[in-house]
Amino acid sequence: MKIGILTSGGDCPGLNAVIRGMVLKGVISYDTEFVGFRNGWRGVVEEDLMPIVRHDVRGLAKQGGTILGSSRTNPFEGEGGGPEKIQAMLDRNGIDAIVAIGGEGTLTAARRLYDEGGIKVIGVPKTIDNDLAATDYSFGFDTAVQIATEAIDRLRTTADSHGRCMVLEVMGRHVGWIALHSGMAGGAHAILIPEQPQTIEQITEWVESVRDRGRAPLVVVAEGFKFEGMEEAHSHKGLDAFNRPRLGGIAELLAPMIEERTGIESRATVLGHIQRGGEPTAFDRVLATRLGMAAVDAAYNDAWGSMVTLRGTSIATVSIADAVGTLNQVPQARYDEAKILFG
Ligand SMILES: Nc1ncnc2c1ncn2[C@@H]1O[C@H](COP(=O)(O)OP(=O)(O)O)[C@@H](O)[C@H]1O
Ligand SMILES: O=P(O)(O)OC[C@H]1O[C@](O)(COP(=O)(O)O)[C@@H](O)[C@@H]1O
Ligand SMILES: [Mg+2]
Repeated sequence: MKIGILTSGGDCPGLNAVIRGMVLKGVISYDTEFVGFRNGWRGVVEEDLMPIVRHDVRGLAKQGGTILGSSRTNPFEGEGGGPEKIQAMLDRNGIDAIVAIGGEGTLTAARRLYDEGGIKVIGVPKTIDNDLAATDYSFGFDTAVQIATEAIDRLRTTADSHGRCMVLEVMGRHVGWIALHSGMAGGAHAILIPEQPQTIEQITEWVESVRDRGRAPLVVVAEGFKFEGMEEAHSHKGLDAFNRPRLGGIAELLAPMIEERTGIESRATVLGHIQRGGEPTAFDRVLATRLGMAAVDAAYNDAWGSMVTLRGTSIATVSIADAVGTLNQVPQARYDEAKILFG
């Protein structure tokens, strides 16, 4: 079998480890041939591909980014887009199947190509946000949490020196997983997430109670957080290729509001793409490698239209349709548990 691999959407630590896991498993167990599509679906619609052999994946488990590049190209658009043109391109190159490594958007596209054109696809879930349903964790999340936790640790020592309130903004789009986990790990005094709108009065109450105990308050805010009554998350950076607002900037709004109401000198830090860069943690390397190996098994089991997933500690296969369309939000019980630590 010849399998084409692509990485699409926002990049994420562990993508290269998936590619390595696939190639090693395929070469050792099945004598599979691999090609990589450059820059996500763009490589598919523009027939831009390269062979991948075992030698190409040496040392890749720890390497950040993706050797294949990524994009947010729509595979249904453009001259080479749509299931018929894509199937013809696959036939021309002797490619039997596509393994698409991506998030909700990429997997939705993969599933549509399977449903509408019978294209043989397998999905591998990727997101630092951990917002995909049907997998307990996705690789990249643990790395992002580790980086955000280190940022909190560093902010706390400088905050203590100056008696300041620090507001750290982390990613996550419309879910609060990175904020929740890094905030718990770093001992944040308030964690603000999209699933749990709060009033500024509640936030200042937490901040003042920390100050009154002689501590420097640390607030973690997810980029998608909304104050009570806000319809949409704060966004001032325009729209992305899919007309979705680029989130971010809420910390810059919040820090002056806290300072004005409490009199505590406050500073905002936006962590940004640092959360997506660099080496994956050991946990993410292992998860990504296992998912990559399982994706090759899924192809040999004819599990087309499905996605490999982490269920507890086991790797399983589910329909892509079950994984997309539902956001994996932070449950109430997880927030209530964290809230004990606020203030
Ligand atoms: N509903 C859809 N139908 C077809 N293609 C889609 C759809 N949603 C997203 N895509 C494609 O997948 C690409 C990656 O999606 P995006 O949401 O940006 O990243 P991720 O895969 O990380 O969620 C998009 O640029 C788009 O081309
Ligand atoms: O890199 P960009 O285009 O600025 O996108 C930023 C967004 O991508 C992410 O880092 C990851 O999101 P995806 O997994 O959907 O690609 C989000 O946390 C963030 O909102
Ligand atoms: Mg996405």
